[in-house]
Amino acid sequence: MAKKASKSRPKAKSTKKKNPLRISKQNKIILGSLLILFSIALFFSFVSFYFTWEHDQSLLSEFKDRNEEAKNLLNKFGASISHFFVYKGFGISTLIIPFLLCLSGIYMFLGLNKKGLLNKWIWGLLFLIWFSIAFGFFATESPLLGGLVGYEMNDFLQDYTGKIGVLLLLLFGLVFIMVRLFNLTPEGVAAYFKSKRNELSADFKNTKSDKGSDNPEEITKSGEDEEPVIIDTYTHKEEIPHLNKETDKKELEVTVPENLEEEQLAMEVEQIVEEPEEVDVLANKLVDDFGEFDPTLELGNYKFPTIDLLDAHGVTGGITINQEELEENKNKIVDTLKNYKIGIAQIKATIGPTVTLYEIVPEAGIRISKIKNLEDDIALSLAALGIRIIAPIPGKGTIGIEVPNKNATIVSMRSVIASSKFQKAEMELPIAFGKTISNETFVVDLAKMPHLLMAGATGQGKSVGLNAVLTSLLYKKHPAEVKFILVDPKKVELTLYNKIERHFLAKLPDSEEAIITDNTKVINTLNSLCIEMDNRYELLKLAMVRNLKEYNTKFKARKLNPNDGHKFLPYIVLVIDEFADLIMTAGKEVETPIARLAQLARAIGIHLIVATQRPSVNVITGIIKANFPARIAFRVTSKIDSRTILDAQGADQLIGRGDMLYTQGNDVTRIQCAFVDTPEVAKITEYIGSQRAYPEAHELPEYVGEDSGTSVDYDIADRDKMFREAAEVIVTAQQGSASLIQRKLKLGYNRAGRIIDQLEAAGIVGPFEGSKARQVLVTDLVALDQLLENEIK
Ligand SMILES: Nc1ncnc2c1ncn2[C@@H]1O[C@H](COP(=O)(O)OP(=O)(O)OP(=O)(O)O)[C@@H](O)[C@H]1O
Repeated sequence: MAKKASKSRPKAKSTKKKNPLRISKQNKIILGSLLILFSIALFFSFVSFYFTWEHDQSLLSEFKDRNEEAKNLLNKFGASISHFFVYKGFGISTLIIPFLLCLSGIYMFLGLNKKGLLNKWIWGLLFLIWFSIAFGFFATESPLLGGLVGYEMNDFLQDYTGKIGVLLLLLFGLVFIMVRLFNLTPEGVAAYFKSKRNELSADFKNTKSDKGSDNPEEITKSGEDEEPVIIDTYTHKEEIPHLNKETDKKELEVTVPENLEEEQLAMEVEQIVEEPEEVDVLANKLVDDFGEFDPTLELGNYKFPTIDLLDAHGVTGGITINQEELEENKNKIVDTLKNYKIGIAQIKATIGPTVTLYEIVPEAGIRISKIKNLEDDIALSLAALGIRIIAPIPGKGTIGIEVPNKNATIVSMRSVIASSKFQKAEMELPIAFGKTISNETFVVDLAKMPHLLMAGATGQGKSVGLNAVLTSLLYKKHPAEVKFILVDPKKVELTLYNKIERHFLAKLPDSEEAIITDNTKVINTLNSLCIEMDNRYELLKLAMVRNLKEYNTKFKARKLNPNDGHKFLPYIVLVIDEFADLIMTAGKEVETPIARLAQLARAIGIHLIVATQRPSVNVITGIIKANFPARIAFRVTSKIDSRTILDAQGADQLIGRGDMLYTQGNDVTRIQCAFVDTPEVAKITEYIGSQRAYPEAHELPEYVGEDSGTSVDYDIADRDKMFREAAEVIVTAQQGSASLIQRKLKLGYNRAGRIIDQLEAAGIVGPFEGSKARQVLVTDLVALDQLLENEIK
């Protein structure tokens, strides 16, 4: 055991050494070009050495004398280096060296994977040695072919094995290279010769028949013979089934695809003849004339926030590694497990910003559950909070023990936003949450989640997490592409976003504040969102597309007419901070629309982010949980809470300050949430807020609450604002249905229903008749005018 422990020591050290060895991209380009140029110089020196060596050899000792000049293309440098490598080295096969150097230079220059290169070097050097010995053996008269090394090696080998021995060794080397490098097998060779023989015999027959054609009698015969000869060749080829498959295939591929291509071409021509649809013609013309619709045009000068608005939080280099701490923890883990008679075959550490993952491979025959049960004992022996044991790590045959670092490194929002993973993310709504345990930036697409549930005890980083989400979107999305609805019962957390109201926020038509702090308004907003959802589905149906992305693409291509009610639809992200408070005060009234939105809104670009302090089952009800597959848990106080959020324990063992677990249904990932402080958010919102904005915040559809009408239905003064328009629609159409009002006036179902009740009370439509539309009691608009005027009198 002790042996094993000491064995793993160098491994930990190597992780430390990795960083200084890493070469930056610029340096790689410089080094790469240097290598390429050097290899060219070597090549010219070596080649010209063969023509100039006799003259230059005498000058080698006069290297320092500036008056002396060598004939080598690279003068004395070329003469000396060639003398060393070619004459004293490996002879003509030395030319492999500049080739290998040039290749390495190209790899470095282009930043290619070094694995393949190593292979080439190994083979190159083997060739170098083999050729050198071979030339040394066969061309003893010309020492420049095999070089001194070739000669000496031959001499050495011949002293022990004799000439025949060296010959056999060379032969073995040749076989080895052929088999390993060219995959040559006896069957392959035999098949090759067989096919060659067939080709030859076919050629032979052809020439024979060509010659025979001099004879008038045989002209017809040869014509008849021609085809069978060709068929014969093919049948022969097919008879070489397994061994020479590749050559066969090639020949077959050459013939078959050619025909196919011709056929495909013909088919394409036919397709072109098809008349394009009329809508497409119009759309294409519009696109030709005006270009694609650009939703960002209205705020064409909008500037995305710059990275310098974010703070590095004092973290400049990467993670600092404390070698002693690593060793200490490793020894403690090994010792603790040893006390329980659990031997470890291997141990490996991955250092993350807040925790270090020790991956262990237990010795054969040890039960995983035994290690899992020792969680508390290991935590005790390491004297640390937040130990989490993952047994086994999914997808790996190891057991993970996560141990918090003594000095956690803050993951700044700046570093994750600047990461190429986030910058290059081709996602609809990319969110950079932070960094994983292996220090990789963790970016996910909110559009794919499609809703997110966040929970964690107070002070563990929820608000910072919400800010990280919002900041990510602000850095990636134009105001035309995404709108936020912010619900903040605590009234302090999200107020900063007020500044970007007219850029990024959406609100109800009559409300003054865009950020909702009042619980009753939340209910209206949620219902309004449900109307928006219904409206969007209606638009999607008309456009015959399945989701928002397709809809917007079609709209941008000008295939949807704005006169039919089509418009560019931004994503809507609803953020609710402190959901527990809301559900306690409003109960079913919020649960129902939230569940409805969560179930249906994914396709039409409405996404919910719900955060709560209290992850108990009466807050995160079954129906909500079922519709929020993506969940984040910050530190919670009990195992039960952890189970409620994640369906697994672990969140109770986090260390707080943004340490979080993320799951999207299957495995749980531990992430250190990126830290974005309030002053940073203030700077970003200030930056955006100071730019030209839309005249108003994005308007949500109107929703009139259930209780605002019922008792006043019969009171003329309290009739719905749209009462008159609705009456006119009904009378004109002579059809008393709520859905007609809904459609024509773009109202929600509840409101249209209430207007119908008011119309009934006014005597304009008859009573409810089950599935049939109500009877319209007023015949035309003139009669309607009269009726309403009489009412006022
Ligand atoms: N990702 C992080 N990195 C470093 N420190 C953090 C991180 N997240 C939070 N913290 C620290 O924890 C403190 C509390 O965070 P935050 O305000 O987000 O907690 P909260 O869960 O929203 O609490 P509450 O529910 O009471 O509002 C922050 O002021 C900060 O010092």
